[in-house]
Amino acid sequence: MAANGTGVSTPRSPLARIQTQKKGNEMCHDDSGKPVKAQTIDELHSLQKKRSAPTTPLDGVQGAFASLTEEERQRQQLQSISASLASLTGGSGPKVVRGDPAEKPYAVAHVAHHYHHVEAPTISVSDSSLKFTHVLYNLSPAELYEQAIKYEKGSFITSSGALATLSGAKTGRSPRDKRVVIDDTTQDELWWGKGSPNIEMDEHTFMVNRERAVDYLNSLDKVFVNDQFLNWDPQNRIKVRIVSARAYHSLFMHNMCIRPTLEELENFGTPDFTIYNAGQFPCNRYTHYMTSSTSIDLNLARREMVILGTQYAGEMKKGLFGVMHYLMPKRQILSLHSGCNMGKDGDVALFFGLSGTGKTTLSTDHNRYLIGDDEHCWSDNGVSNIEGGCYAKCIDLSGEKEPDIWNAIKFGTVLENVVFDEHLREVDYGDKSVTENTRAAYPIEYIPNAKIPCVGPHPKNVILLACDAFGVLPPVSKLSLAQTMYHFISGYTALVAGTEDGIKEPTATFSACFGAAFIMLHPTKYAAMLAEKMQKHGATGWLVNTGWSGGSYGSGKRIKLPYTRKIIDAIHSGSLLNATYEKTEVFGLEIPTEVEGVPSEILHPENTWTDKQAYKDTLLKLGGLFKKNFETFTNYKIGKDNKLTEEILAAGPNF
Ligand SMILES: Nc1ncnc2c1ncn2[C@@H]1O[C@H](COP(=O)(O)OP(=O)(O)OP(=O)(O)O)[C@@H](O)[C@H]1O
Ligand SMILES: O=C([O-])CC(=O)C(=O)O
Ligand SMILES: [Ca+2]
Ligand SMILES: [Mn+2]
Repeated sequence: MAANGTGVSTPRSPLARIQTQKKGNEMCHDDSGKPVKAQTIDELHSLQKKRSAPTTPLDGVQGAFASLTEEERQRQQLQSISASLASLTGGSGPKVVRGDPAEKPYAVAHVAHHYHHVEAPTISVSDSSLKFTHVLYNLSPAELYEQAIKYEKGSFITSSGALATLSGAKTGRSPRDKRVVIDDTTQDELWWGKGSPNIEMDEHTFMVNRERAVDYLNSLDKVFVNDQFLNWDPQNRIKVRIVSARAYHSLFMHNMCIRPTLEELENFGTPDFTIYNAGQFPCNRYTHYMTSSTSIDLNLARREMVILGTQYAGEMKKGLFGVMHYLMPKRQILSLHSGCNMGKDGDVALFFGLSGTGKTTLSTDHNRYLIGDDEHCWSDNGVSNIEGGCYAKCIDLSGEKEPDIWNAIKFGTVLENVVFDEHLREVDYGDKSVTENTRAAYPIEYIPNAKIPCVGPHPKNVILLACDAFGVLPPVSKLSLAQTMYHFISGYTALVAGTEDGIKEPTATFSACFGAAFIMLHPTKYAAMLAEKMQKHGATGWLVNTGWSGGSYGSGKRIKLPYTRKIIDAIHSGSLLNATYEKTEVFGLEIPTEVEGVPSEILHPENTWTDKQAYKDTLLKLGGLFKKNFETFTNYKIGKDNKLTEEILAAGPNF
């Protein structure tokens, strides 16, 4: 027994009697507030939520929906979604209704707007035409958290507020399962054949898979629809719609694409491109061209992508990137697999590199404005980010080494495939039990010095990142234009484990334009554009090895991140341009003799190897791999300039 709220205490209690009534109040009340205005519990609950309103008045808004009533606008929006979900054999789309099927439709007027619906004008010939599909349209992060936690196994709130999810059996992309529709146009325009990421499929097979995905999505109680933008350059903005079955997918894309304002959403109209993500459902292996139960299918003519048999969200991100690699060069705009940041004085740097080489890590720099971490466009107006978010690797992440990324992992952030303490929900970033490719997807404004809008002037420095598992490339070298092009086309790195399905150990990889998996045209088309732009705007090329030093993978060690950061600082500040350089054997790279804050003895890789013969052998081995890889490009001309083509061919290893 103890003193409690009722004021009853034992005679021996040393505690003071607790006062429950206000002094001067004669009446016996258990609370002093006014009673709620509701007559029933349902009514009470209905008071909790009020309608969100656009932040600026809609008067004067120009666009497709400008003069419509709210009712009519909602109806048109649902009709557009129904059309997206239509089977293309039957004509009209499914009956769609807005809102969560589990939520009771309150009779109260100000929440009733959730339940507008569109009925497809069909004669019911099947069970599916009798049912409604609920649409969860552009939900907010808070709503998506609730959906994920209520309905998706493996969804948890971590101690920092991020949403931990599992991507299922696939924890990386599946490039071998990507298919692109070949038709009269794409046959000539796209890069096909050896080395190309574009594996063909015909239009009919695409429609078979599309029908499979749409039927799957329509069979569900509810689907998520995201209407968003790509590209911060307003003149070249692309409208995308993502239809998916998981709150995880919807929140991931909410974070990764550009988020429309409520006003922009009102005027969204018809999307330029649509993704049907039916990733929980496999493709049919009896279908022509299918070699596994996973298929990621792109149809450029229809402006559609279908995903079957993988729930890895990166497929949507990189699928859209592929689309941009097709659409932008048509407009003379170069699309780039690069990070991008800007100094206080407006100096812009691009960071090229394959997965895991440091684009996100090094473009996120506390002393510079972040324009974007992974996908950019370079047009006549300068650079623009394609995305609205970042996708950082989290393996071994620490708050000390990468504070900005660490602090971005908070409410709203999707954390993929991480392991956490079951009680405290604290993430163990060192744990690779699920995968080594653990990831955090967060809106770019979660980085404190993000540059919003994410655009900037023409780049001054073009930094090529290679994570060299052989440990023979110097930590930094200055490149001529021809060398920059040679290394850009080669796209060398040691692929870091996990991002592509099935890779468990670092291996030497060549990937044209530092992103062969995403390009649609022949690599020389992008290379010619890059050369032209670098020349025109006087950008300097650099090769930075963020990989091994003192020996190959297994005997040497990865170069310390603080050293790489110092090197990058010296590139940004311009001080490295004025350093003294010496030329290396075999690769003919110009390496500085000194970089502030970096021990000089590591600048030449030979110094860090104890076994000098092993160094020489490894250097020649890597040089040989470069030569062999470049053979496929020797018959191509880069741009209109024959001289540049010859210079590029001569800029490779020489021995
Ligand atoms: N010297 C170094 N320089 C850069 N990154 C390093 C270095 N040493 C270790 N790392 C680690 O390497 C990883 C680089 O991954 P990052 O996310 O930056 O890759 P990315 O190029 O953005 O790849 P993706 O295109 O897959 O997103 C990080 O986990 C980072 O902590
Ligand atoms: O696509 C992914 O899953 C991650 C990524 O950015 C890349 O691989 O370049
Ligand atoms: Ca990245
Ligand atoms: Mn990437």
